[in-house]
Amino acid sequence: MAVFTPLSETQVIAFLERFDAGRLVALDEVSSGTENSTFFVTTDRQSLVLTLFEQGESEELPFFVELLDFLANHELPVASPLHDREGKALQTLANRPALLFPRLSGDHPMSPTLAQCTAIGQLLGKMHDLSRSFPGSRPNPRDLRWIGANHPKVMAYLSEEDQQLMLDRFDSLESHLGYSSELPQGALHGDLFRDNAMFEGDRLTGLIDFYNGCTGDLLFDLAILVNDWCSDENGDIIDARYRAVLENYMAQRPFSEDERRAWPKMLQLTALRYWLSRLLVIYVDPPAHSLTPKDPTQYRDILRSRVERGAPELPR
Ligand SMILES: Nc1ncnc2c1ncn2[C@@H]1O[C@H](COP(=O)(O)OP(=O)(O)O)[C@@H](O)[C@H]1O
Ligand SMILES: N[C@@H](CCOP(=O)(O)O)C(=O)O
Repeated sequence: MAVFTPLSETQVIAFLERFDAGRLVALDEVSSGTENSTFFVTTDRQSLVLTLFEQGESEELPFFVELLDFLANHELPVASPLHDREGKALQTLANRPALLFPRLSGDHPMSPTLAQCTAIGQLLGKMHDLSRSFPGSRPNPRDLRWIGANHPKVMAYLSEEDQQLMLDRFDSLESHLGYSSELPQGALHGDLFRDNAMFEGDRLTGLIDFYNGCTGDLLFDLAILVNDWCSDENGDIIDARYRAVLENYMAQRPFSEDERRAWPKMLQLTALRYWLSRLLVIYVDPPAHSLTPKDPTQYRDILRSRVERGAPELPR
Protein backbone atom coordinates (compact mmCIF):
# COMPACT_ATOMS: atom_id res chain seq x y z
CA MET A 1 0.00 0.00 0.00
CA ALA A 2 1.58 3.28 -0.99
CA VAL A 3 -1.15 5.70 -1.96
CA PHE A 4 -2.66 7.12 1.20
CA THR A 5 -4.76 9.82 -0.51
CA PRO A 6 -6.41 8.58 -3.72
CA LEU A 7 -7.00 11.08 -6.53
CA SER A 8 -9.62 11.03 -9.28
CA GLU A 9 -8.84 11.77 -12.92
CA THR A 10 -11.06 14.88 -12.65
CA GLN A 11 -8.91 16.24 -9.83
CA VAL A 12 -5.70 15.63 -11.79
CA ILE A 13 -7.09 17.13 -15.03
CA ALA A 14 -7.93 20.33 -13.13
CA PHE A 15 -4.53 20.27 -11.38
CA LEU A 16 -2.65 19.97 -14.68
CA GLU A 17 -4.36 23.12 -15.98
CA ARG A 18 -2.16 25.12 -13.60
CA PHE A 19 0.91 24.00 -15.63
CA ASP A 20 2.01 24.04 -19.23
CA ALA A 21 2.42 20.26 -19.16
CA GLY A 22 -0.15 18.85 -21.59
CA ARG A 23 -3.43 16.98 -21.12
CA LEU A 24 -3.98 13.88 -18.99
CA VAL A 25 -3.69 10.55 -20.79
CA ALA A 26 -3.17 8.14 -17.85
CA LEU A 27 -3.09 8.25 -14.06
CA ASP A 28 -1.45 5.38 -12.11
CA GLU A 29 -0.84 4.90 -8.41
CA VAL A 30 2.77 4.01 -7.47
CA SER A 31 2.88 1.08 -5.09
CA SER A 32 6.52 1.29 -3.94
CA GLY A 33 6.40 4.55 -1.97
CA THR A 34 6.71 4.47 1.78
CA GLU A 35 5.87 7.91 3.12
CA ASN A 36 3.99 9.96 0.57
CA SER A 37 1.27 9.35 -2.03
CA THR A 38 2.91 9.06 -5.44
CA PHE A 39 1.26 8.89 -8.88
CA PHE A 40 2.59 8.45 -12.37
CA VAL A 41 0.84 11.02 -14.57
CA THR A 42 1.12 10.65 -18.33
CA THR A 43 0.08 13.58 -20.49
CA ASP A 44 0.04 13.91 -24.28
CA ARG A 45 3.42 15.66 -23.90
CA GLN A 46 5.39 14.01 -21.09
CA SER A 47 5.67 11.51 -18.23
CA LEU A 48 5.36 13.05 -14.78
CA VAL A 49 5.30 12.08 -11.12
CA LEU A 50 2.85 13.72 -8.74
CA THR A 51 3.64 13.57 -5.02
CA LEU A 52 1.22 14.43 -2.22
CA PHE A 53 3.01 14.95 1.10
CA GLU A 54 1.45 13.01 3.93
CA GLN A 55 3.90 13.56 6.76
CA GLY A 56 3.29 17.17 7.76
CA GLU A 57 6.77 18.30 6.71
CA SER A 58 5.28 21.12 4.63
CA GLU A 59 7.35 23.86 6.29
CA GLU A 60 10.48 22.11 4.94
CA LEU A 61 9.23 21.90 1.35
CA PRO A 62 10.40 25.40 0.24
CA PHE A 63 13.97 24.36 1.21
CA PHE A 64 13.76 21.17 -0.89
CA VAL A 65 12.38 23.14 -3.87
CA GLU A 66 15.15 25.74 -3.54
CA LEU A 67 17.81 23.00 -3.43
CA LEU A 68 16.36 21.12 -6.41
CA ASP A 69 16.03 24.34 -8.44
CA PHE A 70 19.65 25.19 -7.60
CA LEU A 71 20.95 21.78 -8.70
CA ALA A 72 18.82 21.71 -11.87
CA ASN A 73 19.94 25.24 -12.79
CA HIS A 74 23.50 23.90 -12.62
CA GLU A 75 22.44 21.10 -14.97
CA LEU A 76 22.74 18.23 -12.52
CA PRO A 77 20.43 15.30 -13.30
CA VAL A 78 17.86 15.60 -10.54
CA ALA A 79 14.09 15.37 -10.75
CA SER A 80 13.33 19.02 -9.96
CA PRO A 81 9.71 20.17 -9.67
CA LEU A 82 7.79 21.81 -12.50
CA HIS A 83 6.76 25.39 -11.88
CA ASP A 84 3.21 26.45 -12.72
CA ARG A 85 2.18 29.26 -15.07
CA GLU A 86 2.78 31.76 -12.24
CA GLY A 87 6.25 30.39 -11.48
CA LYS A 88 5.21 28.50 -8.35
CA ALA A 89 6.38 24.90 -7.72
CA LEU A 90 4.68 24.16 -4.41
CA GLN A 91 0.96 23.40 -4.82
CA THR A 92 -1.98 22.17 -2.78
CA LEU A 93 -4.10 19.24 -3.95
CA ALA A 94 -6.65 17.23 -1.94
CA ASN A 95 -5.67 19.34 1.08
CA ARG A 96 -2.10 18.10 0.87
CA PRO A 97 1.05 19.92 -0.23
CA ALA A 98 1.88 18.67 -3.73
CA LEU A 99 4.76 18.76 -6.21
CA LEU A 100 4.86 17.68 -9.85
CA PHE A 101 8.12 16.23 -11.21
CA PRO A 102 9.41 14.96 -14.55
CA ARG A 103 9.44 11.16 -14.49
CA LEU A 104 12.99 9.84 -14.81
CA SER A 105 13.45 6.78 -16.95
CA GLY A 106 15.10 3.55 -15.81
CA ASP A 107 15.34 1.50 -12.61
CA HIS A 108 17.03 1.53 -9.23
CA PRO A 109 20.46 -0.19 -9.34
CA MET A 110 19.88 -2.80 -6.65
CA SER A 111 23.05 -4.68 -7.53
CA PRO A 112 25.18 -1.86 -8.92
CA THR A 113 27.82 -2.46 -11.59
CA LEU A 114 31.20 -0.77 -11.35
CA ALA A 115 30.11 1.60 -14.13
CA GLN A 116 27.07 2.56 -12.04
CA CYS A 117 29.31 3.09 -8.98
CA THR A 118 31.57 5.27 -11.11
CA ALA A 119 28.60 7.34 -12.28
CA ILE A 120 27.14 7.86 -8.80
CA GLY A 121 30.54 8.75 -7.31
CA GLN A 122 31.13 11.28 -10.07
CA LEU A 123 27.69 12.81 -9.69
CA LEU A 124 27.84 13.15 -5.90
CA GLY A 125 31.34 14.68 -6.19
CA LYS A 126 30.08 17.18 -8.75
CA MET A 127 26.99 17.93 -6.66
CA HIS A 128 29.06 18.53 -3.52
CA ASP A 129 31.52 20.73 -5.36
CA LEU A 130 28.59 22.91 -6.46
CA SER A 131 26.55 22.64 -3.31
CA ARG A 132 29.26 24.35 -1.25
CA SER A 133 27.93 27.61 -2.73
CA PHE A 134 24.26 26.77 -2.16
CA PRO A 135 22.85 29.74 -0.19
CA GLY A 136 20.08 27.90 1.73
CA SER A 137 20.36 26.40 5.18
CA ARG A 138 18.73 23.47 6.95
CA PRO A 139 20.78 21.90 9.73
CA ASN A 140 21.19 18.13 9.41
CA PRO A 141 18.20 16.66 11.30
CA ARG A 142 19.91 13.24 11.70
CA ASP A 143 23.29 14.29 13.11
CA LEU A 144 25.14 13.12 16.21
CA ARG A 145 22.99 15.36 18.42
CA TRP A 146 19.87 13.58 17.09
CA ILE A 147 21.47 10.21 17.81
CA GLY A 148 22.29 11.37 21.34
CA ALA A 149 18.70 12.48 21.94
CA ASN A 150 17.08 9.36 20.46
CA HIS A 151 19.21 6.32 21.20
CA PRO A 152 17.94 5.98 24.80
CA LYS A 153 14.43 5.39 23.38
CA VAL A 154 15.37 2.07 21.77
CA MET A 155 17.67 0.59 24.42
CA ALA A 156 14.91 -1.50 26.01
CA TYR A 157 14.35 -3.34 22.70
CA LEU A 158 17.97 -4.40 22.18
CA SER A 159 19.98 -7.40 23.36
CA GLU A 160 22.71 -6.65 25.91
CA GLU A 161 25.33 -7.01 23.20
CA ASP A 162 23.56 -4.56 20.88
CA GLN A 163 23.02 -2.08 23.73
CA GLN A 164 26.75 -2.20 24.40
CA LEU A 165 27.55 -1.65 20.72
CA MET A 166 25.22 1.33 20.49
CA LEU A 167 26.44 2.95 23.71
CA ASP A 168 30.14 2.39 22.96
CA ARG A 169 29.77 3.79 19.47
CA PHE A 170 27.84 6.84 20.57
CA ASP A 171 30.49 7.62 23.21
CA SER A 172 33.33 7.07 20.76
CA LEU A 173 31.74 9.21 18.05
CA GLU A 174 30.96 11.95 20.54
CA SER A 175 34.58 12.12 21.66
CA HIS A 176 36.13 11.80 18.17
CA LEU A 177 33.77 13.85 16.01
CA GLY A 178 32.08 16.11 18.58
CA TYR A 179 29.29 18.54 17.81
CA SER A 180 31.05 21.39 16.01
CA SER A 181 32.47 20.43 12.66
CA GLU A 182 35.47 21.85 10.82
CA LEU A 183 34.80 19.63 7.80
CA PRO A 184 33.82 21.06 4.38
CA GLN A 185 30.15 22.02 4.39
CA GLY A 186 27.44 22.22 1.74
CA ALA A 187 24.03 20.93 0.72
CA LEU A 188 23.45 17.17 1.05
CA HIS A 189 20.98 14.76 -0.52
CA GLY A 190 20.81 13.14 2.91
CA ASP A 191 19.58 9.66 1.88
CA LEU A 192 21.41 8.65 -1.30
CA PHE A 193 20.52 4.97 -1.21
CA ARG A 194 20.31 2.93 -4.42
CA ASP A 195 16.54 3.35 -4.41
CA ASN A 196 16.95 7.10 -4.78
CA ALA A 197 18.94 6.88 -8.03
CA MET A 198 17.67 5.86 -11.48
CA PHE A 199 19.71 4.21 -14.22
CA GLU A 200 19.08 3.09 -17.76
CA GLY A 201 21.72 0.42 -18.09
CA ASP A 202 24.89 2.13 -16.88
CA ARG A 203 23.58 5.63 -17.64
CA LEU A 204 22.51 7.59 -14.58
CA THR A 205 19.24 9.32 -15.47
CA GLY A 206 18.92 11.18 -12.17
CA LEU A 207 18.35 11.39 -8.42
CA ILE A 208 15.02 11.54 -6.61
CA ASP A 209 13.65 11.92 -3.08
CA PHE A 210 15.52 14.90 -1.62
CA TYR A 211 13.29 15.00 1.47
CA ASN A 212 16.24 14.34 3.78
CA GLY A 213 18.10 17.18 2.02
CA CYS A 214 19.92 19.48 4.42
CA THR A 215 23.18 21.37 4.90
CA GLY A 216 26.17 20.05 6.82
CA ASP A 217 29.26 17.85 6.47
CA LEU A 218 29.63 16.76 2.83
CA LEU A 219 31.38 13.64 4.09
CA PHE A 220 28.20 12.56 5.89
CA ASP A 221 26.41 12.28 2.53
CA LEU A 222 29.25 10.31 0.97
CA ALA A 223 29.35 7.89 3.91
CA ILE A 224 25.60 7.19 3.55
CA LEU A 225 26.14 6.37 -0.10
CA VAL A 226 29.15 4.10 0.54
CA ASN A 227 27.42 2.15 3.32
CA ASP A 228 24.42 1.41 1.11
CA TRP A 229 26.04 0.93 -2.31
CA CYS A 230 29.27 -0.78 -1.27
CA SER A 231 28.36 -3.25 1.53
CA ASP A 232 27.86 -7.00 1.15
CA GLU A 233 25.25 -9.06 3.05
CA ASN A 234 27.52 -9.20 6.13
CA GLY A 235 27.98 -5.45 6.14
CA ASP A 236 31.57 -5.68 4.85
CA ILE A 237 32.96 -3.33 2.21
CA ILE A 238 32.87 -4.55 -1.41
CA ASP A 239 36.28 -3.33 -2.41
CA ALA A 240 35.83 -2.76 -6.16
CA ARG A 241 32.60 -0.79 -5.70
CA TYR A 242 34.20 1.21 -2.89
CA ARG A 243 37.14 2.22 -5.08
CA ALA A 244 34.91 3.05 -8.06
CA VAL A 245 32.70 5.36 -5.97
CA LEU A 246 35.51 7.10 -4.10
CA GLU A 247 38.04 7.56 -6.90
CA ASN A 248 35.40 9.13 -9.11
CA TYR A 249 34.01 11.29 -6.32
CA MET A 250 37.51 12.53 -5.52
CA ALA A 251 38.15 13.49 -9.15
CA GLN A 252 35.35 16.05 -8.75
CA ARG A 253 36.01 17.14 -5.16
CA PRO A 254 39.33 16.26 -3.54
CA PHE A 255 39.29 15.38 0.18
CA SER A 256 40.78 17.58 2.90
CA GLU A 257 43.17 16.06 5.47
CA ASP A 258 40.51 16.54 8.16
CA GLU A 259 38.09 14.51 6.07
CA ARG A 260 40.64 11.73 5.64
CA ARG A 261 41.02 11.51 9.42
CA ALA A 262 37.25 11.66 10.05
CA TRP A 263 36.28 9.11 7.38
CA PRO A 264 36.27 5.86 9.42
CA LYS A 265 34.15 7.53 12.11
CA MET A 266 31.82 9.07 9.52
CA LEU A 267 31.07 5.61 8.13
CA GLN A 268 30.23 4.51 11.67
CA LEU A 269 28.14 7.60 12.37
CA THR A 270 25.93 7.14 9.31
CA ALA A 271 25.59 3.38 9.96
CA LEU A 272 24.46 4.18 13.52
CA ARG A 273 22.05 6.84 12.17
CA TYR A 274 20.19 4.24 10.05
CA TRP A 275 20.33 1.48 12.66
CA LEU A 276 18.63 3.92 15.02
CA SER A 277 16.12 5.43 12.55
CA ARG A 278 14.97 1.94 11.53
CA LEU A 279 14.60 0.88 15.19
CA LEU A 280 12.60 4.02 15.95
CA VAL A 281 10.22 3.28 13.07
CA ILE A 282 9.55 -0.20 14.45
CA TYR A 283 9.45 0.34 18.22
CA VAL A 284 8.88 4.00 18.99
CA ASP A 285 7.15 5.92 16.23
CA PRO A 286 5.50 3.52 13.75
CA PRO A 287 3.83 5.23 10.79
CA ALA A 288 0.04 5.58 10.75
CA HIS A 289 -0.01 3.48 7.57
CA SER A 290 0.98 -0.17 7.57
CA LEU A 291 4.37 -0.68 5.94
CA THR A 292 6.98 -3.38 5.73
CA PRO A 293 9.68 -1.82 7.90
CA LYS A 294 13.31 -1.84 6.79
CA ASP A 295 15.55 -4.22 8.69
CA PRO A 296 17.53 -2.46 11.45
CA THR A 297 19.95 -5.38 11.87
CA GLN A 298 21.36 -4.71 8.40
CA TYR A 299 22.73 -1.40 9.71
CA ARG A 300 23.81 -2.92 13.02
CA ASP A 301 25.91 -5.35 10.98
CA ILE A 302 27.34 -2.55 8.83
CA LEU A 303 28.24 -0.65 12.00
CA ARG A 304 29.84 -3.73 13.55
CA SER A 305 31.83 -4.37 10.40
CA ARG A 306 33.12 -0.75 10.29
CA VAL A 307 34.16 -1.04 13.95
CA GLU A 308 35.77 -4.47 13.73
CA ARG A 309 37.14 -4.50 10.20
CA GLY A 310 37.34 -0.76 9.39
CA ALA A 311 37.42 0.46 5.79
CA PRO A 312 40.27 1.20 3.39
CA GLU A 313 41.63 4.77 3.59
CA LEU A 314 40.20 7.37 1.24
CA PRO A 315 42.15 7.20 -2.05
CA ARG A 316 44.86 9.80 -2.83
N1 LIG B 1 10.81 11.61 -10.54
C1 LIG B 1 10.65 10.29 -10.55
N2 LIG B 1 10.93 9.58 -11.67
C2 LIG B 1 10.74 8.23 -11.70
N3 LIG B 1 10.27 7.51 -10.68
C3 LIG B 1 10.00 8.16 -9.53
C4 LIG B 1 10.18 9.57 -9.40
N4 LIG B 1 9.80 9.93 -8.15
C5 LIG B 1 9.42 8.80 -7.52
N5 LIG B 1 9.53 7.73 -8.35
C6 LIG B 1 9.20 6.33 -8.05
O1 LIG B 1 8.22 6.30 -7.04
C7 LIG B 1 8.69 5.60 -5.88
C8 LIG B 1 8.16 6.27 -4.63
O2 LIG B 1 8.61 7.63 -4.58
P1 LIG B 1 9.26 8.27 -3.28
O3 LIG B 1 9.30 9.76 -3.46
O4 LIG B 1 10.56 7.58 -2.99
O5 LIG B 1 8.15 7.91 -2.21
P2 LIG B 1 8.30 7.63 -0.66
O6 LIG B 1 9.01 8.84 -0.08
O7 LIG B 1 6.87 7.49 -0.24
O8 LIG B 1 9.10 6.35 -0.53
C9 LIG B 1 10.22 5.66 -6.00
O9 LIG B 1 10.85 4.59 -5.33
C10 LIG B 1 10.43 5.59 -7.50
O10 LIG B 1 10.44 4.25 -7.93
N1 LIG C 1 16.74 5.11 3.23
C1 LIG C 1 16.22 4.98 4.57
C2 LIG C 1 14.77 5.37 4.64
C3 LIG C 1 14.58 6.86 4.89
O1 LIG C 1 15.16 7.19 6.15
P1 LIG C 1 14.46 8.19 7.20
O2 LIG C 1 15.43 8.43 8.30
O3 LIG C 1 14.13 9.41 6.43
O4 LIG C 1 13.25 7.48 7.70
C4 LIG C 1 16.44 3.53 5.08
O5 LIG C 1 16.77 2.69 4.25
O6 LIG C 1 16.25 3.29 6.27
